Amino acid sequence: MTRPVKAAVYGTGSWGTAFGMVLADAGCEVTLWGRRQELADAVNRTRTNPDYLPGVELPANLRATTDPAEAAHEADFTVLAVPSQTLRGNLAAWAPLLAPDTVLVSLMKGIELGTAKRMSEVVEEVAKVPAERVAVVTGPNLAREIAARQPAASVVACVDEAVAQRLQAACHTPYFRPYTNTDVVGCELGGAVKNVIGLAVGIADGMGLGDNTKGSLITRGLAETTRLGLAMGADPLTFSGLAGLGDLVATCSSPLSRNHTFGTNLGRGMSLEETIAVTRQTAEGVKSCESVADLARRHGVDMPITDTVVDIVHHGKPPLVALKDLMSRSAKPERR
Ligand SMILES: NC(=O)C1=CN([C@@H]2O[C@H](COP(=O)(O)OP(=O)(O)OC[C@H]3O[C@@H](n4cnc5c(N)ncnc54)[C@H](O)[C@@H]3O)[C@@H](O)[C@H]2O)C=CC1
Ligand SMILES: O=C(CO)COP(=O)(O)O
Repeated sequence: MTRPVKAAVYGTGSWGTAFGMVLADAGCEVTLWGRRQELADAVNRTRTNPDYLPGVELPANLRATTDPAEAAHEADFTVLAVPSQTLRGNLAAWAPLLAPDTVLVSLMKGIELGTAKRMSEVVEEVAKVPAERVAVVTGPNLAREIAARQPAASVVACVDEAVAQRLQAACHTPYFRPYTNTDVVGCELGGAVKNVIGLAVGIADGMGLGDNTKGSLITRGLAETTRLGLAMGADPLTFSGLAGLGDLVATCSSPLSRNHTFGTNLGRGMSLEETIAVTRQTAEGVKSCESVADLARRHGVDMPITDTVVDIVHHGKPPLVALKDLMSRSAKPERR
């Protein structure tokens, strides 16, 4: 008799817990790793995650631990759901514990500050595994909606299509429909840059601007994401799919998005410090706007919306001035 597929999920935040629930609903035996004993105990005792997904009933084949070795034991998939900027340090501690042939799965949508590396590159480097054993899950997957088991499509990307298919089978449920993609670079860029564009749209919303502005930012945001992707060898079609347009639309439309909400608060006139103080969860774009701008510079790509977000978030440029500067750049053809 074959044993059920086992998955370890590192990170008991909103997406780690919700994706753990998806895997468990798809029949996997799931162990969540978290830092805090009270939270692990609460998950095991109440079958809920009261801190990150209150009111959501978690399946019986999902449990939590604070012991990283216990989570790693015989895991077919090792899912990583911590903030992008702490991944390198976290994974260095977990790497010696990982099951020998485990597939590492990144749920993270960020670019590392300083190195400008994508999360799968950090995983390969720190865990010393080949690209064929690293996968990425991305797409329009707001954790709260997935946790409510509302229908959504997603992308599982790996350079090895067979590995992507194994992960696809492990997380396919009646409400969660994953598609495979071998364009890992494009999928990761789509996820990381949409957070930056989500900040820009949030800022515009907070300033009281309307849907023409939103439509323009989404479309030109996708154009600059695609330019960067092309320079980095991604397939441009990825950006019109779930990892690109799909995620951008979800993030830029939803009050559930932390990046969108963060931007809205800035656009309403809150300072960066005040906005950080009221933000309880990871808003990746706040740090990744700088690493995306860095990546763009390294590849000689122009990303004016990303640069504008960096100016507003990190250099204190007033949104009104930033918007005026963005609009008055030299005129260009739409496709170039
Ligand atoms: N929440 C969502 O709707 C989605 C989130 N994502 C991505 O998933 C990743 C994780 O996001 P969420 O789970 O939403 O964030 P979250 O803020 O809800 O949870 C983050 C988790 O990481 C832990 N953590 C924080 N600092 C840590 C450290 N130094 N060492 C170890 N653990 C630490 C926290 O305790 C928490 O369990 C992000 O990259 C995000 O962009 C992707 C798709 C959907
Ligand atoms: O990535 C997400 C949805 O796909 C979640 O977006 P936020 O991180 O902005 O909440």
